Amino acid sequence: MSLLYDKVVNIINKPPDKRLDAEIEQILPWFRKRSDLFNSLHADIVRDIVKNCRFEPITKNQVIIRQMDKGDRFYIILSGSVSIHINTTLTEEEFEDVLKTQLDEEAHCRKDKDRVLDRNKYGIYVGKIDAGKSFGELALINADCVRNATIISDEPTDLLSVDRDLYNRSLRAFQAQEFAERKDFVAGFGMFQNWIPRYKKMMAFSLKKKVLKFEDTIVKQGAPVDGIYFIIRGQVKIRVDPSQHSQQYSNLYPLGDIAELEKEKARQLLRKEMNLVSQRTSDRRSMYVRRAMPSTDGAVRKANLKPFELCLAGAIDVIGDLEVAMGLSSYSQTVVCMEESTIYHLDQRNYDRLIEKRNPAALELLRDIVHTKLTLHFSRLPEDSIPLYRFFLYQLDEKEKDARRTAMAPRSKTSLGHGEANIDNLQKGPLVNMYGPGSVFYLIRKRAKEMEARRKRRNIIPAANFRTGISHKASPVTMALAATRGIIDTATAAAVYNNNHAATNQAHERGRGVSHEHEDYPDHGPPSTTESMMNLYGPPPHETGSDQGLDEADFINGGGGAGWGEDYDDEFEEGYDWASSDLALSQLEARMSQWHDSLGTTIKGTCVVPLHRYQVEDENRPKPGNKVYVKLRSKPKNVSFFAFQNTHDEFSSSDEAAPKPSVQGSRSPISSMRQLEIITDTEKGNEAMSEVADRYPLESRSSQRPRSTKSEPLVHEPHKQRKRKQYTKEEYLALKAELRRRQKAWISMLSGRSYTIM
Ligand SMILES: Nc1ncnc2c1ncn2[C@@H]1O[C@@H]2COP(=O)(O)O[C@H]2[C@H]1O
Repeated sequence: MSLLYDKVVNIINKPPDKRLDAEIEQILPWFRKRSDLFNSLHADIVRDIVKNCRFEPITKNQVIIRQMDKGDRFYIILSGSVSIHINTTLTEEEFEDVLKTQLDEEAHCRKDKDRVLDRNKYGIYVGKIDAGKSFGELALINADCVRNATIISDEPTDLLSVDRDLYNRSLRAFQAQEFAERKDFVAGFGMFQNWIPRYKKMMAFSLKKKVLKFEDTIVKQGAPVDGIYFIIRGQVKIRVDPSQHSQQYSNLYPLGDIAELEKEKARQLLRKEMNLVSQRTSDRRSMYVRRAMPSTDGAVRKANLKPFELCLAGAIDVIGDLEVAMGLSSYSQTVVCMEESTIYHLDQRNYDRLIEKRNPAALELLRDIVHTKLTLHFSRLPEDSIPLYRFFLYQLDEKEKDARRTAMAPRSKTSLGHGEANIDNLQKGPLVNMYGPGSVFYLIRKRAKEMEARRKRRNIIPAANFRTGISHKASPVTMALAATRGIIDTATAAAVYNNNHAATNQAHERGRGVSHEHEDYPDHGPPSTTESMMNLYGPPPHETGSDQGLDEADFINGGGGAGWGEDYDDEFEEGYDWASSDLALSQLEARMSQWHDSLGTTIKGTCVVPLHRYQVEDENRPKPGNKVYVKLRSKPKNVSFFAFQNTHDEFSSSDEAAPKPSVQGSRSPISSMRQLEIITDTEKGNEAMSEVADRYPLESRSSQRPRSTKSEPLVHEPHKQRKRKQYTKEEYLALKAELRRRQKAWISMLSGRSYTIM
């Protein structure tokens, strides 16, 4: 021991009131130099401690603090060292028994000087506290006053002890704040985030704060690994000497050729997928040692493997993580402070105890941190600058890939445990995109639309149809489907169909494209998701094979080609007028022709005047008015009902006069005018007629003979026809009756109005 140390021991061995202020001033620098704690405290506090502390010389293997005891003293080691032992499973109930065995052991040791204390009875060894350091603060800071570890001297040790009063007035505030900072750090550091509170507390107990000065070394390359360091404040510089790595980690060298390793890994994967027998391990080993890193030979290697500054690190960075994560025995880099820095040190024992053993997930997190760091390093460094680190990066990459593959690999059915169900093939909920981006949301929206449409329909379906659920507005296809499925009888279907002048076949009408709304789902409810998808993408091919599928698909898709649906559906528009429809007029023409033919006495070259097809939007169309004036011929006797060879119209022979599907708007305006003049004259009729005449100043018209002011006869005698047919009275009466009948039929079509037949 040095003289100064002896002087220190002499002074503090005296009772406090005998210690002179001058003496204390003399030894104060020694305390400040000796202990980090004293160094960080205010001089007055150090003075107070030195004046009022107690000197305690301890023999080897002496229990200074016992776990679970109540404590009221704090210790600073002046010389010697102590060990920390913790029994992590010790409970209050067990304490009595454990205490008894410990006391027995200590008694035996006192009796038998050669006997070595069995430290296993005090829990596991978690670390050593050297001279200048302190212990025993936790019982004084925490309210329970319980000792959290057992402290046993490893050698004869001189302690400076501080009682509770002195501690409270000198050190408590300082140490309590430091402890609170440690707890805060543990609570806020991601690595400890999911730890249970007890382990967090243990971590806070175990971290040792260090304040380092500029150019102080935190770890030195080649030094044995002693846990990890968390940088709390300041900046450090990391230096690496890659050329040392091969000697430091001879067990890892030569490193594998990464390119070869990657190829082999790919081969193995392929083999595994093809169920081939894996390559023999010996082959892999030979490949592994075949060659060192591709660029680690010759001049290039020498040039690259020089010591260099890897990077700077700052607050919340971890030092030693690479070593613990990759299981290295010595530090692979040197870390030096660039400025005064504060760090927390988690020594190796506590690291093993709290992370490796109790929280291996944190180790995975550390590996992730290391992985990210190495990736960043090699994003700016040449790949062969630090072969060892590049090799570790490859290993971590592979590990991550394997983890991803395992996570993605479907669980085999055979590996299902009891009560487990194979859910791999199930629909994974609405967020799984079945048919492309947006389709799920489309489906949700569509379903809402369909529900709304159904609700509206329910409101408009007349009560009588609730039984069948078929609307009067049902499309012909729907009605036909309903009839074929026996939901309604065919007659009802036909009746609904025939009476449905305003039938809406929106699906068809909108279509030729995609139908977005169904009118009715009389027998199978609203479309399912699949049906809805069919709407989007058309029916699946197998379904179109069946009649029903075809019909429905046609309906849904608006009908692909010509057919029943197309012929009729076009006519069933909103506001459709059956009486003036092309079909009705064609039928009328047919019946007129039939009647004409049935006369048998038709003059050669005569034909039935084709009826005009009014366009819905035709402004000249006579609107149903209050009165209909029907002008009869003044000399009906001479009327030849069936006309002439109409040189001006498109029909030139009786053969051509046969009814055929007419094309709207293709009729001669002249013939239209004729029909108009003879049959109806509404209030606006005359005006309309003149408009029609104005609208059709056609050559065909001008080529006709000039229009007389008199009404045109319904049936004209051909010019060439010299001999007129003379009707008998009976024939005339028959014609008159027929005309009346037609007038009545026309009137009945304009039902709901009052008409005066002239
Ligand atoms: N990991 C640790 N857990 C608990 N106490 C520790 C640990 N490391 C060192 N010690 C010290 O051991 C002392 C035991 O008594 P205290 O609980 O009063 O204070 C404790 C700390 O000062």
